[in-house]
Amino acid sequence: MVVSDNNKYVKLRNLQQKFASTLPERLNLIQTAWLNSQGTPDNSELFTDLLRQVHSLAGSAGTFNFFRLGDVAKELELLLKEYQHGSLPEAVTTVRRLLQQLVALAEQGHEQPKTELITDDSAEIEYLSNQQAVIYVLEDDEDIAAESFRQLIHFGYQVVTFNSVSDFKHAIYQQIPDALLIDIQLVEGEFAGTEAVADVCKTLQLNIPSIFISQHQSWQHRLSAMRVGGQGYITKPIDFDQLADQLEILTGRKQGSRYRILIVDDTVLLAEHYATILQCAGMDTEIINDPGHLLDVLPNFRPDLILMDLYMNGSTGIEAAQVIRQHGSYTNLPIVYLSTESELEQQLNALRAGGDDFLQKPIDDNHLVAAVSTKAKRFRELNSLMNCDGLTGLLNHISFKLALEREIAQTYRYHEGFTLAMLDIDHFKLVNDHYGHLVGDRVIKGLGRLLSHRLRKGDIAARYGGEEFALILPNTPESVAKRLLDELREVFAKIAFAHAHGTFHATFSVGIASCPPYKNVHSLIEAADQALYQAKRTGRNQVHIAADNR
Ligand SMILES: Nc1nc2c(ncn2[C@@H]2O[C@H](COP(=O)(O)OP(=O)(O)OP(=O)(O)O)[C@@H](O)[C@H]2O)c(=O)[nH]1
Repeated sequence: MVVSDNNKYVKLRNLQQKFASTLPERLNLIQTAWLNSQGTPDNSELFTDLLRQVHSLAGSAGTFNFFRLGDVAKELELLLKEYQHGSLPEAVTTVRRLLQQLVALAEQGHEQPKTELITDDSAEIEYLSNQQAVIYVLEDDEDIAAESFRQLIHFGYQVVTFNSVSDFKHAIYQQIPDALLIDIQLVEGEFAGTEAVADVCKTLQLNIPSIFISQHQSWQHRLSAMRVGGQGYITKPIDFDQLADQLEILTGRKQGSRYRILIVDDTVLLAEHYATILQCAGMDTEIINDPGHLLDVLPNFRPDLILMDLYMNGSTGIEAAQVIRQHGSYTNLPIVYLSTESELEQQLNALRAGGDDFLQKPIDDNHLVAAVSTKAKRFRELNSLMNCDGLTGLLNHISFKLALEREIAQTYRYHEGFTLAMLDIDHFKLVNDHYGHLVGDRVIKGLGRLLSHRLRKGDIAARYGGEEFALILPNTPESVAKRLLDELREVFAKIAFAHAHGTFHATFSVGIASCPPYKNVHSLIEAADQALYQAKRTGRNQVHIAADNR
């Protein structure tokens, strides 16, 4: 969930206080380094260390609202660099003056922030929650209300039904749901549903995403729904598949939609500050203070973007970017440098080495959020075009095979097993033959939606081929996987798919095999396929375990 405003300000204030409390010692170290290195600026390790400390101060002070202190540190850094390349007559006096200024500014404390961080809605960033979306249903027909409840919980929504306008209003003033499903005509009146929504939106001064249901096709009814901000209009009998599609758009739910940002910065407080800002805008973050850990973290965290400091202990951001780019799987991953480096030539060098953008420290929080989210969004979109199946949005065949290969390699490296499940819709040819290909496609899409909503965050789901799906379930023994798939199978069998003359239900069969003992993609898929064949042969709509074949 998005970090709440209160939480965010407490976190940012704590980081600012921590930074302020470290200032006296940092300035002390800088003073000492300056005194010790004076006289040997050209070859002294101490001088390099002094420069690094001043550079780090210049880069972090502004972020914690010590703007003037940051400017003076930057001035000092530039002067020291010039001094390093040739003694300047008044340099010593100027350095001394700047050091005194730094101490005085540190004592004065932080300044007022230049801009307020825009969070949540106003930032217009897609920050999507993995939590269950809450749907309020206002419907006085008991059967339709019960069926709506049953169908929507299959897709992982939390559903609350009301059969009277007064109960509905009472509840909405207690807790605002993520979306509404409202029958226009109720016992209270022909337009009681739209009037109820109009009332609550006026009182609460906000628009709640709404879909209206009606038995009327009339212009008047559609208009009444549109006028109270209804984004969907569905006529009875309800096509729940169509409804699920619309709710998905309205509640902005898609699997794993929060952007994942990896922050690489050896200044711990700064990294935490950026993480807090990005979390407030609805992104997930992971911090690495030592670039040496990059290759361990990348495969598990699978970031949508790396925010990389340029000058770090151990290796520079440029070197780290080059190492990342050596790996075929990360050639497109956006790398954005964040540094105090203001020289254009240095910035261009960093970009030539495989970076995608250069942001200068200290950076305005809103600017950071906008730069990071637009790049992460573009990466996701391109990735999805290349790696995902167009109908279901799940991984496509090729990407799944690559993911499976990676998973097997990890299993034998870290000794953590996983289970592979192959799913195939039963008698799918008959579905196409009886109801047509378009309805068949909706069944495929429905199963895809169920899988993406019901699986855990670390699970991987793919459309393996036509009506066949594949799942990778990490750290899941066969017996647990079987139980999970039996549950999914039962839920899927209850979903009502609409055709021209009514509704029908579909089922699927599953074959599962675990790694270990299988050692490669071919033998593992072969084992799961054989188990699937057994499940089909012995009656369909069931789960079969490969080990039982042996
Ligand atoms: N609508 C639709 N149909 C597809 C798609 N991909 C494959 N199919 C059809 O799915 C059907 C699969 O049929 P089979 O593999 O013979 O399965 P079945 O014999 O009906 O059922 P089982 O024996 O239970 O697996 C074929 O008729 C394919 O044309 C697709 O993307 N959309």
